[in-house]
Amino acid sequence: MLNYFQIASSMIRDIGMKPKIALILGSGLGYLTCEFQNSTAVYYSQIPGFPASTVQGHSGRFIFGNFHGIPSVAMEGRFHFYEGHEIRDVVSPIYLFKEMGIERLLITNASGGINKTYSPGEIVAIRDIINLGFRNPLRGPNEEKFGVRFPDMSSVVDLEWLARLRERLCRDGHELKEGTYIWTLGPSYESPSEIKSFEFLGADMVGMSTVPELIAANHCRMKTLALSCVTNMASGILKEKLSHDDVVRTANRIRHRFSDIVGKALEVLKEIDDE
Ligand SMILES: O=P(O)(O)O[C@H]1O[C@H](CO)[C@@H](O)[C@H]1O
Ligand SMILES: Nc1nc2[nH]cnc2c(=O)[nH]1
Repeated sequence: MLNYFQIASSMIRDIGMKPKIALILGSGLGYLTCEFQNSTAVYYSQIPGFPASTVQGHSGRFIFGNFHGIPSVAMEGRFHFYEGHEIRDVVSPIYLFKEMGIERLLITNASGGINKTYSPGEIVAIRDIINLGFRNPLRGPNEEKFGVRFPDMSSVVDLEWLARLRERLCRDGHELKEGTYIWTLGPSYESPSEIKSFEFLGADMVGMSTVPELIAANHCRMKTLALSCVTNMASGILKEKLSHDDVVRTANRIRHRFSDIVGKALEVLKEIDDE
């Protein structure tokens, strides 16, 4: 296993800042780092033993900087199981963030909408998850310093942060929907019959990431918010073919709205932390 403590300490020393929040930016959503001030990039390839990012729309680096006045670190590119990584490596950034002393995590992703009240381009908050990948990143010896062997999973996101963001958006006349995200291993998209069965299981969105990250973040008690950009309706709903190019294009199209919601998520966080 990587020595997260050693890597985290040397990154913080070299960069000269201690982030308070970490962001994981999903497919096509990496543009948020353009808003970072005084930023420094660290490529995953510069970190010995760290996995490499291979997906289009995921550039494979950490960006450190000030974001809405908060010292932050963002991942431009996450690790997916379908890339061939071990499940423990998929969540290695979470434990690295924890060792940097970070307690807040904002996860973002692109997903397919199963819930027919959603529409492409909409941003939905993840309220719960279904681990259909049946891989658990906590498999193997438990690192007691991070968390317990059998973590409770009754709420994988921070309900206070979510409620405050919902209230904030509501004040501005916007509704923030909440839904259940189901994880498939990918990399193929789903068949229409699979989507019908996921709907029956209670899923609102489908994607190939996020669930392992939420399990690991919950394990080490990070307070997490997860925002999903519904880039397309899931297979079979609109009778159109799915492509990753379209996913990235839609994520780019909603840039302003996404940036606005993330900005408000950080504003309410500052209010919560100041109280
Ligand atoms: O979840 P993110 O990384 O945003 O990416 C989503 O988009 C890709 C498929 O288009 C898959 O990797 C899926 O998980
Ligand atoms: N599995 C899956 N991942 C996605 N990422 C973006 N859209 C989709 C989708 O429809 N299915």
